[in-house]
Amino acid sequence: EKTHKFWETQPVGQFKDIGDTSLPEGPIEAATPLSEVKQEPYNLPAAYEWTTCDMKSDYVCSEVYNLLKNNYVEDDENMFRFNYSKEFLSWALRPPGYYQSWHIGVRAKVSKKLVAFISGVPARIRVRDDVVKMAEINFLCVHKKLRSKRLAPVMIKEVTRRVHLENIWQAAYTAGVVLPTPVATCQYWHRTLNPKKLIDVGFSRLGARMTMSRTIKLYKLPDVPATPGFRKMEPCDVPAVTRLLRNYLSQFVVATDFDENDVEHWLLPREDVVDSYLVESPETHDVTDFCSFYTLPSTILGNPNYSTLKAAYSYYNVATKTTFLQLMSDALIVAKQKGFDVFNALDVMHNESFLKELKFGPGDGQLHYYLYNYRLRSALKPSELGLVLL
Ligand SMILES: COc1cc([C@H]2SCC(=O)N2c2cccnc2)c(CCCN2CCN(C)CC2)cc1O
Repeated sequence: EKTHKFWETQPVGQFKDIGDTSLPEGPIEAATPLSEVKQEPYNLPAAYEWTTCDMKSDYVCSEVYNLLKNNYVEDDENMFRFNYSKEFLSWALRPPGYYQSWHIGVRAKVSKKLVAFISGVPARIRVRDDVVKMAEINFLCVHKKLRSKRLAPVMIKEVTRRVHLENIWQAAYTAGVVLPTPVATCQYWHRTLNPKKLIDVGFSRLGARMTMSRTIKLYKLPDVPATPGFRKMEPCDVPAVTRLLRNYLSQFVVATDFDENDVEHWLLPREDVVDSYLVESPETHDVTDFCSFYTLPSTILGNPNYSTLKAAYSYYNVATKTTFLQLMSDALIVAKQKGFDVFNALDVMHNESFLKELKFGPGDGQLHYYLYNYRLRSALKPSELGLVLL
């Protein structure tokens, strides 16, 4: 059966250990003294060299943007490819307390061309009652022409080494493929906002016995949100949103441990990057509900009429007075108003409660969540997960 040559050497839950309840939950390997961490970078193949990417530099940000635009994740039928924007990458990679040394590139020595990238950002993640300083690893990308040169394992070892140098010993990451060993396996769901375009580009298909006009009517949404007091989040809302979010996320087994500093960075609206709304009770002026989504367009590969699909991704949502159904319906309404073609969501947190009723359809892929050097006794249900990685 499938071997994972690299992952079988790493401190991650191994398939052979599944069901072995004698193994304790928590870190798999103890932290080592900094002096014992390898001080020099791992060796790359001779023609390549490490580079640290300064994401404050517009030029370097463009290099990372172009590498991902042409070589990052595609759907299983190679019809679409993620097209994270430069502004999004700068936001995603520079949260409070970030380390530039965790923004790692590989260049061809002669041409100096950026041919691969991997990144980490610091995050406090709570696992049951344990708040752990972790690295969130993301945007691992190797140029299409350098695939199966076994670059990914050495890039993963290098980012691990640099994370260890900052005295951090755990990490969180996701992948569309099964590796040893998922802590949760989630499903993508999509809500059509622009049915004609989604059908024209092959993202959706016209339902059986359905006409286009009937399909457009099926997905039609009101022009304005239904909830009184529904408005964009503003800087003065950071304390109230932090309270609301911390309280909501406390019920999940694994969740982000947001403080006000984190909320200010991750959840204040940024045009074409992240949108967030809240419900301020017209009577009491309390903030009772919150919803957010981030902007991740996709390049449409090989379509003569369209080049980009505008997708919104559900981020963090809390409903305490409004129903989840109505809150997320209002999120769909504002996303449609802003010109998004599709609204994506994973079945994490309480999302399952609204997906079918709001006419989301299941997607073509699963998203597996992983923890590095932290064992969980058993895999979680998606509804036990309060963590969304970008
Ligand atoms: C086409 O349907 C999906 C497309 C995608 C992604 S993949 C790149 C892309 O641009 N996507 C997209 C396009 C348009 C709108 N939202 C997303 C997803 C999410 C990732 C699915 N993983 C990709 C990698 N394998 C191994 C597993 C599945 C789900 C879809 O059901």
